[in-house]
Amino acid sequence: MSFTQKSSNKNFGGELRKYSFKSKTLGDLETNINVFLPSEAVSGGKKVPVLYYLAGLTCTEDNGAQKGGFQQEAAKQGIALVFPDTSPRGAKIEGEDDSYDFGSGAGFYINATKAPWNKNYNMYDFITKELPEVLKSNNLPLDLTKASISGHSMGGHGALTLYLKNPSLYKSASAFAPICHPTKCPWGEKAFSNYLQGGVGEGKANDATELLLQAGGPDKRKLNILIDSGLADNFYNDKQLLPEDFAKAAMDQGYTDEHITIRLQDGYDHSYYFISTYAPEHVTYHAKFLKA
Ligand SMILES: N[C@@H](CCC(=O)N[C@@H](CS)C(=O)NCC(=O)O)C(=O)O
Repeated sequence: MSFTQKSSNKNFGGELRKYSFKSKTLGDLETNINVFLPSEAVSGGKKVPVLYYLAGLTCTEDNGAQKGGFQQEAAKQGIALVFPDTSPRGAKIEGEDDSYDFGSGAGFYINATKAPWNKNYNMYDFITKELPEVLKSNNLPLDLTKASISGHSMGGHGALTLYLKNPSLYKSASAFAPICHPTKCPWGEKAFSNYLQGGVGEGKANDATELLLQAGGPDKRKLNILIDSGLADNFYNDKQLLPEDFAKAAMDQGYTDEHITIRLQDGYDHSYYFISTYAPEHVTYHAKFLKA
């Protein structure tokens, strides 16, 4: 599938480009992505490693690119950033635009198995399969064998689950205020019971805490995970995020700080002010594995 380039802005010596293309996985709907290329990829055509950033509820491909504060460090490290949208757009399914936490802007990075959602709401396959194929076939200067993944809130759930489910696709994962145990919180229960034929039970296959409990410990699988979550985050206080459940699963599996670092940050909320505070550190963290 070929891209249409919609815009390009010079950014920290590199370029932030917006592309659009028709996605097969999303039922032939048009989707947008932002791609940041550091200067060596723009002018020298050098193939650079890639960090995907998955945004949260109500977001598009623009939130992370405009407010996340990732580009300066990515330019310094020579890493590209890919910011996809958070759901299909315009599927014309009844109820699709009725709430902020389901349907448009809330694809949850899973493949829906329940009609009518299963025709378009296949964000898991979109991110893990179609998106890398499209980036490759359009000859972007990216080394797609060196990829890592990050995300915020619903996108943090996406980053952790995609990483845990695909050991060969990503070198490391990081998350800002991720939904860590979606089968046990209202956001996840709503999404899984409406997108999945088997409801919340089927959702366990897309739940970071449940997946971590099956990882088998550091002898079976080495993990590279960094999580930051704010203690003044209203969604943390409303028990939507449950990083404590993920931390307990990590401990039960024998993972230490060397493999999974979870930091609870005093005074920070759920916003992009929080994300942009720690975004450079997350890029530096991924660079260690992407450039190893
Ligand atoms: N609209 C929702 C909140 C949605 C929300 O906070 N979304 C987060 C991700 S979970 C976000 O990044 N929003 C967009 C932004 O801050 O730019 C509410 O009123 O409770």
